[in-house]
Amino acid sequence: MLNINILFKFQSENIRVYLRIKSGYNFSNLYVISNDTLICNVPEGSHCMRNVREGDSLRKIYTFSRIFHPQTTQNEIFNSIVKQKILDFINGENSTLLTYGASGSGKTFTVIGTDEEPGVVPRSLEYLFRTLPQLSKNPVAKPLPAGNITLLNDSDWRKERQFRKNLLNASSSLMDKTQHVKTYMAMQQRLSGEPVGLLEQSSGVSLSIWVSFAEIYNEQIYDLLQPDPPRGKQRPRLRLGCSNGNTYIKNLTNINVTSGLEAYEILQYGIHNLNYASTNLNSHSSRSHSIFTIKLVQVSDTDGGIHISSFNFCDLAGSERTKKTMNVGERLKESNNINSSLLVLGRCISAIRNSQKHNDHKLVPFRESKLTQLFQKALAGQEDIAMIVNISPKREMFDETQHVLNFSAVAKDIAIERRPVENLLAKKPSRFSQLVQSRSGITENGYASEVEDDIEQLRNAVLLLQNELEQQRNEFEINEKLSRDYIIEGYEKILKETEENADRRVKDAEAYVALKYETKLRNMRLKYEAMLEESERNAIIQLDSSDEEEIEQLKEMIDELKNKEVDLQKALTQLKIENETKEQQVKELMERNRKMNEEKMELQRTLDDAVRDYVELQCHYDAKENENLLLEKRNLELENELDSFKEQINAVVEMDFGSEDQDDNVHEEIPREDSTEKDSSSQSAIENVD
Ligand SMILES: Nc1ncnc2c1ncn2[C@@H]1O[C@H](COP(=O)(O)OP(=O)(O)OP(=O)(O)O)[C@@H](O)[C@H]1O
Repeated sequence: MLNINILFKFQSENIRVYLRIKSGYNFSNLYVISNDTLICNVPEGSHCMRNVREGDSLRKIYTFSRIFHPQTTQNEIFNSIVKQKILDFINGENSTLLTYGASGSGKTFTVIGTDEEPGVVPRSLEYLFRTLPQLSKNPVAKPLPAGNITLLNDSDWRKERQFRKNLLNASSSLMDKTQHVKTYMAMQQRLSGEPVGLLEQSSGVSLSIWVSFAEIYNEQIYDLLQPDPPRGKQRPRLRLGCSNGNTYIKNLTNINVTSGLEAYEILQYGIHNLNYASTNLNSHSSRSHSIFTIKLVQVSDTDGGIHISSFNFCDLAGSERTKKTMNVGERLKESNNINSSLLVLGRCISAIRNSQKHNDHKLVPFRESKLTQLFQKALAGQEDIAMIVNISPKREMFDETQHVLNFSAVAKDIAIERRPVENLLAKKPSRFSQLVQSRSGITENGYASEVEDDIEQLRNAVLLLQNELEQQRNEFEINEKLSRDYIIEGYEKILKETEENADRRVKDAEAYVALKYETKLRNMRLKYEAMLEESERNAIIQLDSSDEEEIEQLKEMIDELKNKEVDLQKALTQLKIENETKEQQVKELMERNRKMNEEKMELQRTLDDAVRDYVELQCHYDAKENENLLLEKRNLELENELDSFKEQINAVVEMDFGSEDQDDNVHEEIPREDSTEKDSSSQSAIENVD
């Protein structure tokens, strides 16, 4: 019976979610760790306290697969979380390890580590190469991103080797390689004393290890193992492909590695590329997701059977909410992209959890972000997946940390189905496969009564409801804030543009009219001056000649000039009319501007209404939370009842069977009864003793 339980546990279990608390802070007044439970004493002024009555206190409780306190070493993390997964990986299983948390909480420290304290990836590489038997010098097959392979002939693997050599040479010229070599060797030295699951040489199977390193930034995918493009050129973007239900990154570089050190140098080359891009593009390393993948290809020499297993280490972007990181323009877009990809991750996890809980098949929005598309299979529970949640226990990070903890609480509920894998190495009964199998069966709980189970289930239900509520509230808040900001930003932009346009057009019209009048007036002045000169000259001639005919001509000329003056006056009036029209246009523009301002105010009022609705919704949530509190209270009462019931039973048992052998009593099962029966039976037992 016990064996069946263990088997069930092995085949269907929940996502393992681990909590790692960053070192260097005294946090005892905020957080209390009790085994796998984290109790958060919500401080005054925290976001979570906004609906709590003044004077009341609030505690939040989260359970994890395991909690790692701040003093936990990198080695302990590797041994507790990753070591067994590497053995499963060799045994043919696919695995994904995600790190989730706010910026600076220790995600990269956990995954990559530092020179002095290497993280899980370097440790996994070393452990993997120390466990595997001799690898093929010339790999016979290369894994393709789509999940299939291509067979390599002599010239192909020479090319592969040359590519690796070029990359390692490039890495030496770019960074301090000696430091990395020293770091790795020091780690090797430290690990040399530790036992490893050395696999026996398995004749007839060729093994090869391949690594790839990708980055998802702003919903674009980049290859970190490709050399940097020349200055001024953009990094090439990769696309996603889909084959047999597997989503993969098209054209992602896979490099064959023959030792842990080689793989580590390639990892550092990728990190260098990541940091290089970061300094050139406004430091985005903490705002991008990076995925380092190790692939093991096994090819049977006898029947040509092939098996590929892969292990993804994914260092997710910092989980800050838009409120804190929000900026304008490109930064807002970037921040929204990151938030939306983590938001989609949260929504997928939530949808999968609900779908598993209610056994329906609701659509999970995997396709809404690249990250969730890539890890669709693992998130849907078809492959092994685990998550390390990193938190910094600083007081000022408390609200951010609650957000992270709520996310992890939902993730922990997802069940994963581990299907048996076909593995060429495991086909041969080796000492190793026995070792792997024996390690996989490690568990388990002792005996628990049905009443205790019920209470535990109720307690879990309350916790789940609380987490769900918090998650929904956070999502609602983020969405509301995003859409509100988006609309306001859009309207402000339109208004600003309209104002600028109106200003520009008024200035243009003024300049145009001024120029036109000036030119006309100057021309008129010049004409009159010329005419005056002409008439003066003619008058002199008239005096000289006293010719009547000429006097007549002069008179005609003067009349003509007078007519011209009348024409010019008319042109001037026309210009004034034109000017008035322009002024009218300017007035209309101003009027439109005023109306748009009114519209903006109207929109503001609508938004305020929406906020009011939101507050009402909030009250509704509060009511739900009160219900939860009542449930909790009821739990407590139940627990108290149970305790007193147990005490009574114990008293009766002690009195009744005190003289009998103790071991027999331990195994005796207590039948489940309703509380009134319990009371009366215990009462009658007491009476009997009396
Ligand atoms: N457990 C720890 N012990 C010692 N130092 C730590 C620990 N966790 C993190 N640090 C240090 O804190 C700093 C920030 O950590 P890290 O870069 O890993 O954060 P992060 O979560 O990856 O941030 P980002 O999302 O911005 O990349 C680093 O200098 C790291 O060495």
